[in-house]
Amino acid sequence: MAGKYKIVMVRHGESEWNQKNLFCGWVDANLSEAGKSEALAAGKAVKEAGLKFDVAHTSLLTRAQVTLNSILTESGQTGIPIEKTWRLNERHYGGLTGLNKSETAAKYGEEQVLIWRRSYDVPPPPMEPAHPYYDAIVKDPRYAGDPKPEEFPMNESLKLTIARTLPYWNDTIIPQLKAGKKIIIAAHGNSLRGIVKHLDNLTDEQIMGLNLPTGIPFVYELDENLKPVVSMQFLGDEETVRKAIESVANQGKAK
Ligand SMILES: O=C(O)[C@@H](COP(=O)(O)O)OP(=O)(O)O
Repeated sequence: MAGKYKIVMVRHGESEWNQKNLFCGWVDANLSEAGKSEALAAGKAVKEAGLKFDVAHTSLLTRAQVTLNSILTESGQTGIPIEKTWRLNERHYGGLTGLNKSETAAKYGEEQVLIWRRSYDVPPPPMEPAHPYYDAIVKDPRYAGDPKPEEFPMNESLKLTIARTLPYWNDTIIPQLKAGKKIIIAAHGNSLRGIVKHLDNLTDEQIMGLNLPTGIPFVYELDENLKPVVSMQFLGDEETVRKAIESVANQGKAK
């Protein structure tokens, strides 16, 4: 059964920090060369699938914006409005930001790293003012005024990420969908996991097992009550998607 509403989402292509296996969060990493290729391939897949958009949504981070631009360019739809918000930013990785995921697993154990990466409501330790990336993030002019000082995160669990992403989904994206707009969202592993948890009504345990691959768009079709009739249909062959998901899951292994 085809849904009344269709929406496409994509995690950005591999970033230079994904490549180095570093916790990234709100650090503004660029795409790696492989990530740029993934973004181009994502655009080709969108074109081949004949997907057209009226509006695009993305985060304030370069890796998501560059991925979106590649997709729109490759699929010949650069003219559409692009709305950018910190609410689609990656989850803030707090004090873990900049640490290597494998080295952190070797030091604290794979189980602890799995809790930090994938538990629903255990946040990583906060980013303290002495942290090497504190100033770069807190004083970044793109955040001047929004988020407000009292909502500016220093660390976020998935639960906290959802708490600031969902208002954007409900107040901005849903009204556009209901108005008949065709939408693409280019964002991040965890901001998108939050939206997926909400849409598919996944339990806190179920969402722990979900890893999103970089640069492979996926489609949702929703009925008139915004319940999915098609969930997370990737524009890619099953084996490629499976391997890409597995490689994200393995980033937290001690090696
Ligand atoms: O912040 C990061 O390191 C990754 C996600 O990391 P994991 O939660 O998968 O460790 O974010 P993204 O590359 O999607 O922007």
